[in-house]
Amino acid sequence: MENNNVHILTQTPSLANHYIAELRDVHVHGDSLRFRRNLERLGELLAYEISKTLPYKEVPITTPLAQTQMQLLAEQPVLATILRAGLPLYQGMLNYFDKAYSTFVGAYRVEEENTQLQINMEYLASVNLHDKILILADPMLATGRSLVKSYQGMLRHGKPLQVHIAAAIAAPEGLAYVREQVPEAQVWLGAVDDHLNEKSYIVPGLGDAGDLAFGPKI
Ligand SMILES: O=P(O)(O)OC[C@H]1O[C@H](OP(=O)(O)OP(=O)(O)O)[C@H](O)[C@@H]1O
Ligand SMILES: O=c1cc[nH]c(=O)[nH]1
Ligand SMILES: [Mg+2]
Repeated sequence: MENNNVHILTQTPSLANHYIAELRDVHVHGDSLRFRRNLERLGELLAYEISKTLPYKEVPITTPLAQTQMQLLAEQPVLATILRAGLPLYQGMLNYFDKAYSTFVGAYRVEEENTQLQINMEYLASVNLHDKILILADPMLATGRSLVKSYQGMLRHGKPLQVHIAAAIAAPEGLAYVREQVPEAQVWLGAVDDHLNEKSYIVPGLGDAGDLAFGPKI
């Protein structure tokens, strides 16, 4: 699952394949609860994989019978996500990193005829990111513009020590753009797909993650 700072869950078949298969499947798409829960489960799996690479320290623990030592996280990461499609993936990460602080960005793609895709970023609420371990989760890494713009906005709130970017599905074009713009990031993905279509949707992808999770945006 390792490749030059890019880690891909489906490179080794696992239960993650089942969650991603259901996320893609038009026959399951009517069930928005299941769609959100599958994104959440992927967030949990990605959080667990990331947790294996974080710094740990020895902490004394008292059981009813004795004292023992355990390796626990040296510090909590900060979890960040992009509204609105990012919420279920973020919730999965928060289920596992349950003491983490959070940063939220409101950003969305504006698709207009005959113009380049624009990203509107209208909201950013962040904790201090200086020297923190930042995990930025957004399910779809299509052109990568939303992630990069959001990350650049977050830098106003401090330069993190480590950056992890997590997505359910990426397009090769977006992955290349993120790696070029944020070379310091470790990238954690469910799957890498084939290409972007003329509307910058990931193919085969799953469609519009925000609409499938929360209803068609008007
Ligand atoms: O890599 P990009 O080309 O920037 O596309 C990815 C973005 O598209 C989706 O959000 P969208 O703009 O559809 O907003 P939504 O969450 O409100 O549906 C997704 O959650 C990403 O943030
Ligand atoms: O394929 C895509 C691309 C961007 N956003 C989505 O929800 N899906
Ligand atoms: Mg959307």
